[in-house]
Amino acid sequence: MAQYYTIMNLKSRFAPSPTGYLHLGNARTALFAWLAARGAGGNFVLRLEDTDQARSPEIYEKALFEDLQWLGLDWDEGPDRGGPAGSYRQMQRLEIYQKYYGLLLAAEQAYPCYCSPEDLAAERAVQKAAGKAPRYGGRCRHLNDDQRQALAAQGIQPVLRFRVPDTGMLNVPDRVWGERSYALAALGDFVIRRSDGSPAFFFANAVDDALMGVNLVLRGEDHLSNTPRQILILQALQLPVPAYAHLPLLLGGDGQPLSKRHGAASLRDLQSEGYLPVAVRNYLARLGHHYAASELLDDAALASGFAVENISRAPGHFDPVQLQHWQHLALQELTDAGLWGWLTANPGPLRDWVPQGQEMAFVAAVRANIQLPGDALDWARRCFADQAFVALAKEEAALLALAEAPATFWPLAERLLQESAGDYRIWTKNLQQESGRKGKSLFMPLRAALTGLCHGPELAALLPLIGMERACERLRTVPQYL
Ligand SMILES: Nc1ncnc2c1ncn2[C@@H]1O[C@H](COP(=O)(O)OP(=O)(O)OP(=O)(O)O)[C@@H](O)[C@H]1O
Ligand SMILES: [Zn+2]
Repeated sequence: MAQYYTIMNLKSRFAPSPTGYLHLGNARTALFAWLAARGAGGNFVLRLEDTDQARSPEIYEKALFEDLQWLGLDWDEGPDRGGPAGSYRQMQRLEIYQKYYGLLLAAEQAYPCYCSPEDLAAERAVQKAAGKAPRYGGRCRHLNDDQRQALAAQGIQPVLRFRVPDTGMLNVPDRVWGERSYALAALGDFVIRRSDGSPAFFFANAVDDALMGVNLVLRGEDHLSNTPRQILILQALQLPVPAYAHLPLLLGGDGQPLSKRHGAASLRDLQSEGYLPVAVRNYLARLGHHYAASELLDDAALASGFAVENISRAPGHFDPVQLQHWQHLALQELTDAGLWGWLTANPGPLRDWVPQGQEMAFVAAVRANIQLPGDALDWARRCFADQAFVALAKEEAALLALAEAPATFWPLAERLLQESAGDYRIWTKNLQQESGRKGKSLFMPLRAALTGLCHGPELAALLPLIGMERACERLRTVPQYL
């Protein structure tokens, strides 16, 4: 661990497969790697692990750039902007992998294996029956050249296996989980090149990290078990071994890890619902990572407060309530004009509902009651739709509040509103005097009649938006409803 602190130019990376839209688990991993780099004044690399061609259509690559940019992450090297260790797309690095396979073959640290899937299944069945953990037994380890040629002559395309030492232990440090020891004998010789010539995930991934100068690998816990194999590969190739930090996976409501394959809620979904990137960043940064500060932090503060030591080992769950908390704080930081811009960023009917010239008054009145643009739409309808009380969407509690006022209250409220010329203070003061009601029993029925709800923005701010005509119409039509 101490060794890590001596790393001068920290370089971290995010290395997704472009096989679907980024979900929150991916996004948090990317964010942590980015924060680690930015907090240390280091560099951040984006690399596309696109060797699963069937599952990597171009739309996902484009979406990945867009989603990371929306979240506010930037990268110093990547597929779209190049860099000293390019290409940053694995499919364009196949020749590089061939070179390293050649080195391992020449050093006899790798060998071709001609076993068929049936052979391997039979081997596993025997091991299982004997109560042993399945691993490759090394059948093709000692084939000589003649034997290999004979097998190749049968048209068998071999995989390439890494020769794992038979004895000894491998210590694998991890900055979240601490050091773990692995008995090498238990690993078995593993596949580093598939029979179609494509690289196994952990081979290309480890080689690329080394060649790209990545010295902190921050990734999901799903890769924890790959680490010993990757260290063995790097040591055999005399390539530098990075520091590793494995993040607990984010789980969905079903308790299963979020995964692109299973169509987990995507970053895109949050974007289209109207969450602000700064809220998502603050939420994700605290999901499994402790910050001393409880307020909304800007990127500089998020980065400087980030420390791998503060990553928790407990699995995280996506909690919409927490996200809304950060959304609320993020919205508070926007000016009224900024808020209006956010509300109308996506096409929608809000512009049609809010009359020209009243936009800022509307935003100022309702801003504390808005989490998502859809909430604003609801308030716009309540304020500006030309509808009688009967047509308002009402909550149960509002109906109860209305029923508490006597029938005589409504014509009185309407008359006094007209006499006050729409001045909220004068209106409610006079109404209090003449009706004998005060406090909650005065204001609740009014709020319920004017908005259909028992909660919401200051009535004083809403009244000018609702306007005299609509307000009178609603007060007048309440008794029809009761
Ligand atoms: N549920 C999760 N929680 C946290 N990190 C995750 C989760 N799933 C994947 N990751 C991390 O996201 C990064 C990108 O991984 P990858 O692109 O393979 O995502 P994936 O969701 O596992 O996709 P797929 O379903 O196609 O395997 C990796 O570092 C991986 O460990
Ligand atoms: Zn074999």
